[in-house]
Amino acid sequence: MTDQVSGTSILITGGTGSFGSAMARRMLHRGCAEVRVLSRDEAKQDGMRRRFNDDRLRFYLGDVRDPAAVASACRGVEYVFHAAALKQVPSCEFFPVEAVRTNVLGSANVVEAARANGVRTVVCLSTDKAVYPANAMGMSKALMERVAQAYSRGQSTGDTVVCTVRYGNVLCSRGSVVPLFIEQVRNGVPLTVTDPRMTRFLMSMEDAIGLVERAFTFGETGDLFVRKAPASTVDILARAVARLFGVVPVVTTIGARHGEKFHETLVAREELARAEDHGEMFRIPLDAPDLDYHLYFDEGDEGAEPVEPYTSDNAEQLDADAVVKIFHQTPEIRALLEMGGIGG
Ligand SMILES: O=c1ccn([C@@H]2O[C@H](COP(=O)(O)OP(=O)(O)O[C@H]3O[C@H](CO)[C@H](O)[C@H](O)[C@H]3O)[C@@H](O)[C@H]2O)c(=O)[nH]1
Repeated sequence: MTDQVSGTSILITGGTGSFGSAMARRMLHRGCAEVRVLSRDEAKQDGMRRRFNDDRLRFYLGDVRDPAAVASACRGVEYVFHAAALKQVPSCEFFPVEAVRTNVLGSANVVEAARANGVRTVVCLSTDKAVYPANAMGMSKALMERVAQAYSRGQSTGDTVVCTVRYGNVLCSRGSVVPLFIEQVRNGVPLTVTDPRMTRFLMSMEDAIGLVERAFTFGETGDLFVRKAPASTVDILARAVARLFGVVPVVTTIGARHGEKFHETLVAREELARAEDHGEMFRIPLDAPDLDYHLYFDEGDEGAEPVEPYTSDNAEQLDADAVVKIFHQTPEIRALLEMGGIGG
């Protein structure tokens, strides 16, 4: 059977990031004729160009906020993976309008350019922070999800399919806490834990990519795919890093950061009630009412049983041994260990 992406042209927005570059590698491996990267930072593009050394990889300098830049990158492309985003919780708290510009309006530009250029499928990347959002980053991602769904509601057969995937923290992604803890262990300074009881879902980059591949292979327009994942407390995460490097953990508690949630939610109660359980993931199909509001008053859904949301607090909890085991399967961490572990 021929691979669905073999010989096709794909675009990854935010393609120089942790997800983008891992996805680019995967798509090149699967035989794409061309992998385009749209991003803002020419230095990161240059670094990626050198690392990959593959002339099927093409770079488009530009911002998703700019419709012309997005349109030009989408021309002649079959699939789009929309990963470009402002995703740091604290910076979005201080600059919420910037989060709206990139995460909401930028996403609308991507969906619109994809439609105008006859792209087959767009997969937008969302986050658990979009569910019952407590911070500007999550709120803007929740609106991105709504942009994808609103587009899908107004769509006819044969139009661009727009799906969304949602997942929790990816272990060792750029700027995340595990590389920071590793750095702290290497420097022999205390591990700065915000609140030891805080929990996060944990996934590998491979799982994140698998979820996106699932969405563009099987997704119907408006679908939302959510990867199930185990979770752990931040304290366990810190202790697992110390154990990995064979040092006694020295932990200092620094307090939660601006806008942080104590526990994350991957699937809201309202979504879970209509989600399809696909084993490793949930599919939440498009809720597609029209604007005929009187139906909501005349025909309420009375039979629905209340369900608990799927949270990092009620998901499977990992202990430090289990986290260490996952670390050993994480390529970035294995590379570090092979380089001689700490002190380097
Ligand atoms: O010095 C620190 C920094 C963070 N944390 C805690 O570690 C957990 C994870 O923090 P990260 O900064 O790794 O991740 P966030 O949950 O804040 O999420 C951020 O990182 C994710 C990837 O891991 C996504 O990119 C997400 O969009 C982005 O906001 C949180 O409970 C946080 O409080 C600490 O204990 N100490």
